[in-house]
Amino acid sequence: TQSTRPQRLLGAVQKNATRGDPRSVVKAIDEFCRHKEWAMNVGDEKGCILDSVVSELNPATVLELGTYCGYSTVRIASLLPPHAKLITLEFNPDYAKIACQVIAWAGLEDKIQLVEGSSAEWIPKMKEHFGVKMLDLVFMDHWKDDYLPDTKLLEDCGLLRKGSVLLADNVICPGSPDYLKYVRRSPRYKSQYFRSHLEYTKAEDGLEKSVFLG
Ligand SMILES: Cn1cnc(CNC(=O)c2cc(-c3ccc(F)cc3)cc(O)c2O)c1
Ligand SMILES: [Mg+2]
Repeated sequence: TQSTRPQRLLGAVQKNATRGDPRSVVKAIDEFCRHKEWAMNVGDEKGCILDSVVSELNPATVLELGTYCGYSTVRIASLLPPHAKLITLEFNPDYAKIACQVIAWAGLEDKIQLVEGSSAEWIPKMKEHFGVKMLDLVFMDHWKDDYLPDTKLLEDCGLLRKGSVLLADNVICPGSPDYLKYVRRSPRYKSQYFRSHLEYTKAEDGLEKSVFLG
């Protein structure tokens, strides 16, 4: 039977990356997606912006919405301090199965909790189910139409504190215009656009970093 793209991406990781070496996993996926098959990972160019935001923030608790194959999950987790935790939500069970194996290959199981399900279902359960008090960083990379409703849900669930950072991928391509308008207009956020390119292409895209002001 035919393999899927995520399965072929996992194969490239298992073939070309060193077990327990997250940066080699990131490199293997970027090589595969640049030279073999495009896939919707945040990629190396936007990934460097992601790295700088994570390193500067030094977050203790990170929520990622949209795991896909685990590329950004591994990229973020490899930069976290020893006791920090990353919870990543993925709606698609096939993607979750691949991401779980990519995370294991990187040796980051102890830092990452992969949850299969919808953000709408799990965001309200963050505190009771995961013992999360506040979120220091939210990386949004899931369905673009869900960025805005999920941001409002995060606010309503009291998961954001003064200084919490929302970092949203694809604000230009595919785009999330309603989200962009909201965070740029709202007096409760200080927003900043990091111009870049759609992963592995020359098309414009970028990350929007929005600091919650409380
Ligand atoms: C199926 N699915 C499960 N999760 C998701 C959420 N992610 C995206 O939709 C997504 C899409 C693109 C993209 C696709 C086609 C194209 F022509 C240009 C851009 C890039 C990204 O970085 C993304 O994160 C989609
Ligand atoms: Mg994306």
